[in-house]
Amino acid sequence: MTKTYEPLQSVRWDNDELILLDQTRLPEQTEFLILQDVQQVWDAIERLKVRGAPAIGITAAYGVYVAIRDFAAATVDELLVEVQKQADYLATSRPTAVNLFWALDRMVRRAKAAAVQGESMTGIKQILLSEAQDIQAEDEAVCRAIGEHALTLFSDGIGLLTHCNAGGLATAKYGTATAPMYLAHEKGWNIKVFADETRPVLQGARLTAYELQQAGIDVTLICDNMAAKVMSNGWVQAVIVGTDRVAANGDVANKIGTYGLAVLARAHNIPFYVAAPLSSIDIKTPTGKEIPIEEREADEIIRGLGRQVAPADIKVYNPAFDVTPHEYVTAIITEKGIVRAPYTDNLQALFQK
Ligand SMILES: CSC[C@@H](O)[C@@H](O)C(=O)COP(=O)(O)O
Repeated sequence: MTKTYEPLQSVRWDNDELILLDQTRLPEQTEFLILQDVQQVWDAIERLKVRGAPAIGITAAYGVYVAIRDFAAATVDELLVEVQKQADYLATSRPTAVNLFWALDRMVRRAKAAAVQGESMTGIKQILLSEAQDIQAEDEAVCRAIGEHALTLFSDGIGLLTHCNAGGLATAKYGTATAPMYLAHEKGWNIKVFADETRPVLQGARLTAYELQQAGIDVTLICDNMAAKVMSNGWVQAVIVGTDRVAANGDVANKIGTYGLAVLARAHNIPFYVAAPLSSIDIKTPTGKEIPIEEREADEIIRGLGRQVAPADIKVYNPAFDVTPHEYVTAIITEKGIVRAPYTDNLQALFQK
C-alpha cells in the first residue's frame, strides 16, 4: 500500500505572518510562534526554535521581508541599504550553515535587481516576499529530488542510520537525509531507520525519532554511543546524514558526532552518504578547516537533559558541528545527482551545468 507523506511544517507564511513551529518544544508540545519583527526572527534562529540548514535559510529570507516591510524609506537606494543592513544582522544569528548566507545573499541580490529594473519601493518589498516564498517552494522540490537520487542507492529492507535531524522539520518538506526514507515508505518498502539521539540538544531523539514515527516509518532510537554496536550487529547497510556546509573539496560540516559516525562506518565497511542541496555546498570555502564551527553555551550540556547533570561550574567544550574529511564520504547526494570523488572537480561541475 502506498502512503502519502503529510508532515508538520516548521516554517509557514500565512495570512501575512511568519509562523514557526517551535522545535525546542517538540515532541512534548506542538507550539507555533508568530514572529513580528527581525529581532524575534534572529532570536528564533539563534535559540534553535527553527534549526536545520535549509529551514534557517528559509526563515532568514522571510526575516528580511519582515524587517523591511514597514520601513519608510525616502528613496529606493535607502531601501536597498536597509535590506543589506537587515540581512547583515540576520547573518550573525548562526555561523556554520551556509544556507543562511546563501538565502540572505539571494534576497539582497533580488532587491538590487528589482531596483535596477525600476521597481517602486512597494514593488521591491513584494518581490522580496515572493523571493522568500520561492526559496521555500524550491527547497521542497530540491529535497524530493535528493530523495529520488538517494533511493537509487538503497533497496527494500535496508537498514539506515542517521544523525541529528536532517528531516522535514529542517527543510520545507521531506528533509534531505530523510527524503529517501519518506519516498521509500511511500513506495511501500520496509526500511529500518536507526536515529542517533544526538547529544547535547537531542535533535535525533526529539525531532527525527518523532517525525519518522509520526509518518509510520520503522524507527529505533539509540544513544550516540550505541552506533558501533548497531553496526557490528549488522543492522545498518548505509549511513545517511545532512550537512550544514560542504567545502569545495568535499569536507562536510554537520552536527557534532557526524565525523565519529563516518569513521565507524568506514571501520564496518558501510557506505557513508551525505544528502546536500546545492544551497549547502560552499564552493568558495576551500576545505573544512575554513568552515566556522559554532560553539554553544555550557548549559546545553550541563542542564541539557532538563535537569543539572554535571557540576554547575564545570569546564565545558561544546562545538555544535564537526567536519568529516572527504575521504570518509562515499558520495554526496544532491538535487542534481550523486557526486563522488574527486570532489573538488565534481562539486565544481554542479555549478557549471
Ligand atoms: C537538512 S538539515 C542539515 C543540517 O543542518 C543538520 O544535519 C544539522 O546538523 C542541524 O544542526 P542544528 O544545530 O540542529 O541546526
